[in-house]
Amino acid sequence: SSDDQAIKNITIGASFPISGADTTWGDCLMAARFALDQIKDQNLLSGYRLNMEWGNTKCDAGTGMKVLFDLIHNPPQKLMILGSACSPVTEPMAQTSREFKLLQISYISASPALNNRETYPYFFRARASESKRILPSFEIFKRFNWTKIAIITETINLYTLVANEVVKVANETKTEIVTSTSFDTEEDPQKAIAKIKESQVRIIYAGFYPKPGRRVLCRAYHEGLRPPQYVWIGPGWFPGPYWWRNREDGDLIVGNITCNNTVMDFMAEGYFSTDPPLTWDGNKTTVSNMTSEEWIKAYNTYRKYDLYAKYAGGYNFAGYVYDATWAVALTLNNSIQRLAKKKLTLEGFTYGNVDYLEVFTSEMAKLQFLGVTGPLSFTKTGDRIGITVIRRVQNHSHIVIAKYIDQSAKVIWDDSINYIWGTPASGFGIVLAIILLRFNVSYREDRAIKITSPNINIAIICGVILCYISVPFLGLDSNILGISTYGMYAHSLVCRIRIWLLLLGFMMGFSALFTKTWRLYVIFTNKTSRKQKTEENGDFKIVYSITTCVTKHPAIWQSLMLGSNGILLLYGLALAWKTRNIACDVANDSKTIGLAVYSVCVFSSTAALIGFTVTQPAVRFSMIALFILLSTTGSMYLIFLPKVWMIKDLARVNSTQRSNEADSEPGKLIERHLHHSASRSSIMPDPKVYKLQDEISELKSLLAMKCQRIEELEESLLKSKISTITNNEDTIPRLHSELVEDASNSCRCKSANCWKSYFNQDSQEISSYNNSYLSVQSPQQRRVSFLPKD
Ligand SMILES: NCCCC(=O)O
Repeated sequence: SSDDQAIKNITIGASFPISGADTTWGDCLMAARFALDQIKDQNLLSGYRLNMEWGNTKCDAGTGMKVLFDLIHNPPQKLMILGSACSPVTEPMAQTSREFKLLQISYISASPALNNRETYPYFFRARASESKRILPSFEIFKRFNWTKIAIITETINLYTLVANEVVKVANETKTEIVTSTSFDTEEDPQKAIAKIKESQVRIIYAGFYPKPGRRVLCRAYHEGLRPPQYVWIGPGWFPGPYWWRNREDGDLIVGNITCNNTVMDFMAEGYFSTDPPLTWDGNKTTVSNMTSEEWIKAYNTYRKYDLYAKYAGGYNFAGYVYDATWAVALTLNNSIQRLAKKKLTLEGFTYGNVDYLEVFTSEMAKLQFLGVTGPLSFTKTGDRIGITVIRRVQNHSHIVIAKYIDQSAKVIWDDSINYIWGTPASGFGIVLAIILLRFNVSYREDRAIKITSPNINIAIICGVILCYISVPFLGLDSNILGISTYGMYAHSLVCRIRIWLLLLGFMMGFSALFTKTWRLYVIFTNKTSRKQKTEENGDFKIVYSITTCVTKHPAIWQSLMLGSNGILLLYGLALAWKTRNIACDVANDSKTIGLAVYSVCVFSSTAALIGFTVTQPAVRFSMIALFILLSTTGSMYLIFLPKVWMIKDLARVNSTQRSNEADSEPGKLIERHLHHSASRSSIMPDPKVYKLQDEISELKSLLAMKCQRIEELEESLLKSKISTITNNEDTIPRLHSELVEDASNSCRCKSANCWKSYFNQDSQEISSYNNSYLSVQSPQQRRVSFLPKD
């Protein structure tokens, strides 16, 4: 069409490594094609169609040079060169392209050599130089108080030049570089590793490509330079999630040693990397009218159907290639008018013309736009100004732990805010637990609390407090302690404390709760084995699970933890089920246990799931801490709030009782309560319901007291005070068994009629027993032995 004829084609040359064992980075090519499509859609270069011709460098310098010569030699003329990826390829290419007065922009080459404006005057890059890793790395050293460092690098400019700069920064920051060593790309790094081992330095600043890096880690494993004693800080740009794993079939072979992927996974654990981010995490619209998030979605769809989808790889470079391609288009677009003033056009471009080069170079140097990898602008040496992220390998995943902002030279640690909330939250829980503890101690002589075993309650609250204390320990970054001998000791101590606190707290709390239920179960169901009764005064037994903080066998250790806790909970549930029908509500925690175990099961299985699946430490900590706090607080309130209410209820009942001391005989008391309920019912909107509710609640209170009374009688029997009444040895077991029978029957009574008949039949016997008992009680004991308490 006439429109098509009006559009002029302009072409750039590009190079990508889209084949090779470690460098099948077809995403670089696909991201450039995606960018060109969108540049066309947005009519950026109005009147022009921007085309791209490209070649495969295979990340090899020789092949890269051939690609460049082919691009230059074959028509049409290429206005700029986009590429390459690997620094050893980009360096010679950029030295050559300058001879043709061609501007070259690399999307990811990071060699510091490329900052040399004398050698590379027309070179730019969309990804920052490897030197930008240095300051963030020193921030890591500072944070963990690491003062002695070893350096190991592959002998390519990309890393040896960085090593020199590291030495300079170390001098300025009083960090000691104890040893600096290097190895050739294809060489077994045995000697270099031996040198580091000899230096006894355990912090290693590394620079290598993925393949030589794997050899280094394998050799280090065999030489005993293993994490967590040895810490590696290296490049983070490696494509793919598991760069440390062997790419070929079988084990990795390095000289006379081999490493399987389990060893490589182990060696990579804790590896620190410093590198620019994959994409920018802001939500502003970028140069292509998409937010980074929208861009990722759009690109993910595009790469699935692109012509070169089979070369997919190097996904983490895509954003940089995309932004570099936009930088080319924007520069060409912004140059049109300036060229016009010189009577030049884009379509009229010729190699060797300095006018074009001057305009292009100055326009690119001026560029400032928001790319999908963040705000993009260049330094005077054509380097990218931007952000560096600090990542750490945890459970085989790369976790962002901090961001380093170039302009402000500041590090924002990811944990600085998220970990802090755990301490005040658990502090608040501890205060509430102490309030309940005080309540429990203050009312320990009150029947409603006494019957719930105050000493056991104290154990439950202590368990709760231990669980709360474990939360700040979970959030404590033990790496802060450093890796000195003391630091390592403290590290291992923190590891143990955080596990043991939670485990002991959990075991203590639930064992105590279940001990109470077990006691109730024995009292009410096992009449013949009364000798097994556990005394209330602190003599209960808690069976602790024997677990140790073993890191070598986490699966076994975790199974032990889950198994022992699970068995404890199941046992508690079984007890709760067996005691569910015991109508002694004050002492019977079966419903509470059911609810507490349910909430703990739900919360802890969610927390365990999070522990296994979420790898981001701050999110992981926040979620786990939240679930610990929720289940601890929930269980505490389920157990203790009813007791607080009970105290209030009893206070009400007692005040009614005080008004008629003479009516303290149980039978009359029931009648009076019924009468009281009936008289109240006349003013209630739903008399029957209120009457029944009142009756139930008051009878329950009475029953509770009755249970307590039985306990007191048992105590006195066991203390042999009964022997002062009678010296006849046969009487003791008989009385004991009668009382047990009596206790079981009375606490099974659920209705007023049952109570009435029970008291009518037995009141005489009880009161005669009371009378004999009173004869050996102290005044205070005598006071509490009446029903109800005055
Ligand atoms: N960002 C590193 C890419 C590889 C290289 O510079 O050679």
